[in-house]
Amino acid sequence: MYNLQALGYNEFFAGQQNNKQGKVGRIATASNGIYKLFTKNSELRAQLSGRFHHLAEHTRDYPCVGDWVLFQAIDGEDKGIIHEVLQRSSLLSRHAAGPKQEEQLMAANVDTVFLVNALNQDFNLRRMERYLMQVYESGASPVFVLTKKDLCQDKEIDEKVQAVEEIAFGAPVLAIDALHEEGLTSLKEYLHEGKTVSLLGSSGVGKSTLINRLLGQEVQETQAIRGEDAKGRHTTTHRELFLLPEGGVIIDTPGMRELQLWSGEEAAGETFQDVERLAGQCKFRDCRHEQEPGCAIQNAIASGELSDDRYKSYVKLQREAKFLDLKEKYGAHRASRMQVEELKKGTW
Ligand SMILES: Nc1nc2c(ncn2[C@@H]2O[C@H](COP(=O)(O)OP(=O)(O)OP(=O)(O)O)[C@@H](O)[C@H]2O)c(=O)[nH]1
Ligand SMILES: [Zn+2]
Repeated sequence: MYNLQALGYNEFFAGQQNNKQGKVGRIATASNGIYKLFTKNSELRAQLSGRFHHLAEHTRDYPCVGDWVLFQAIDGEDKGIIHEVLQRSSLLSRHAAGPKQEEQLMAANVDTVFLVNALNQDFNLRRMERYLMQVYESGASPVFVLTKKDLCQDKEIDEKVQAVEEIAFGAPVLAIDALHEEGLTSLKEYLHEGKTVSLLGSSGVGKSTLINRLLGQEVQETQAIRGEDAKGRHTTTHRELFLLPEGGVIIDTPGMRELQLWSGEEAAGETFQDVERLAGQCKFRDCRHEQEPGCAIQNAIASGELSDDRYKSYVKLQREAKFLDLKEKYGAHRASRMQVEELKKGTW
């Protein structure tokens, strides 16, 4: 059913399959331990083998969207058991804020990341720089895609393109109008058969619109269709991995869409290593930094070593991260309810 080469299977992955048992498939969606696999013959629902669970130690050992895996098909059913993740050519992940610094995987084996920003709104070069670094670290190549060109004057477009070029470290900067399909051919260069592109950008910049145009059909609901206040949309209507008509793959995970919030819009570029170091010195491991004895944070605030304001923004960022985590796991609706519950109990 799928041409594996069109899906991105190449010598790098084939070389790892040598003499190993199992068929190969690419992960199209991953949620709560259930994976949808695109394979040569079909689409399968798959789970991890017991041995896999046993051997996996870190988040990175588990598969995510875009991974190539080895699996065993269950005879007569559209199901499979995954027993190995092939080594990745790139990995986009993010670190959850907080003392544990847990890693969350967003997409694997991505060749190009489109960093999508709208020319007419919320144009933040510092944030673009942070995204750019994150993409470089992942092993994928960044391309800036500036949307909504039709809503700006030529002079403004030129100035903004130039400003982005100055921070882009040589990454291409392309201005487009997805609504009227202007400039889309400049993106086609990255959408070859066997190549994988992923999109990163804030809500409303036009990612769904762009995906629909590139695919030539309405696969992703845009804001214009679903209305501004639709809740929990990613859990039900959102798809994650698409095969383009020309070959080539687009990955659009909810996690990628929310990356910007994780890095902390307000706390732009700030890190809280000082606070985390202090938190590690509290007497109790589960210290909530309120009135516990031996709380290094409260002591530092009392002595003036740590400002109250700084601690408050750290807490704020933590809560934001926690909420996003819940939202991603359970959908916006349930996440809000859980938040309210915790607020009542005083554990939020
Ligand atoms: N004028 C103009 N409008 C655009 C363009 N691209 C997207 N839009 C509009 O911008 C709005 C938001 O676009 P979406 O594609 O839903 O944005 P998104 O990035 O997918 O948003 P989320 O799904 O919330 O992450 C819609 O009303 C689109 O029609 C463009 O190039 N020009
Ligand atoms: Zn403490």
